[in-house]
Amino acid sequence: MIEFRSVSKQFPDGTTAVEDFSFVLPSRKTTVLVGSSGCGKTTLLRMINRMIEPTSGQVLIDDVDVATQDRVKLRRSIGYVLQSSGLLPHRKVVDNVATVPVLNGVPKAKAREQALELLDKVGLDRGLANRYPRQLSGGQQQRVGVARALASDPNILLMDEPFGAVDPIVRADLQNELNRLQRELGKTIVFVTHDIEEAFVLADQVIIFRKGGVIAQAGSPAEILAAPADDFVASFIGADKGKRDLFVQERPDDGGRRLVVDANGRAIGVLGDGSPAS
Ligand SMILES: Nc1ncnc2c1ncn2[C@@H]1O[C@H](COP(=O)(O)OP(=O)(O)OP(=O)(O)O)[C@@H](O)[C@H]1O
Repeated sequence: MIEFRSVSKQFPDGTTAVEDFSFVLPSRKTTVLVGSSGCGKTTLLRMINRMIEPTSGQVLIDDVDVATQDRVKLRRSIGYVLQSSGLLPHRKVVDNVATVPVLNGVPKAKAREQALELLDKVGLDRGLANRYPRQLSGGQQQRVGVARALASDPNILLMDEPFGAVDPIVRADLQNELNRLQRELGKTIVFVTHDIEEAFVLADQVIIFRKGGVIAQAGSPAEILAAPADDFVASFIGADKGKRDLFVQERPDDGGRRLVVDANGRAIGVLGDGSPAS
């Protein structure tokens, strides 16, 4: 569980990015922070692994204030995936994935073997292991970024617009893959995006922000779709423009699968993982 307690952040130039933000993000669930540019999403995300320190308030992981943790250890114990994959250009894919385990003292040969298993896990051919990042497509690089973030088997995965720079088809693939991985691994994922469609596909819980880290609405995709809190949220999710005629409903009884229904409440399918229906 990650808890923000009255967290504020003011940068030295006077910009207030977040003001008095309090919220609990449940363990083993995917929480998606969504909102337009500059509303403070990245600032909140980076306060979890202490890349940014709050001006006031606390961030707690399982009731322990991160400010009391060793910064380097904390950072290595939390997976982090960025929009630009952040891979080291002069290291092969396999060594990029093995970086953190090696820093943590895992023998190189063992770390490389684990790295190959992680490539399998994120759907990458092991044949790519000896390539350099520039020899991969954008989507492949993001998969390597996810493998690298998982390499130290973190409980928490922070993802900052990780699929923002790839084309829509690859992006949908990556989203399905992340949902599949999450069903398998059950990490506590905090995912930042400005794309509400992406938020609804990935999230157990969505937090929609106004500027200054102020929550406009928080809830499951089904709750938000069924009852937007106000005009801002309705407009943000497109409900006011008649753009959306499909809705997602949680199904409590079947392991968290999500049902897609039309505007009349008729079920038209289940959100899948991208594999063909049998
Ligand atoms: N180092 C900094 N110094 C000054 N202001 C900053 C700094 N970092 C971020 N900000 C400001 O804080 C506010 C929140 O920024 P943040 O990056 O958290 O927003 P965001 O919601 O993640 O936006 P985006 O979707 O564009 O990444 C913005 O007004 C931004 O300009």
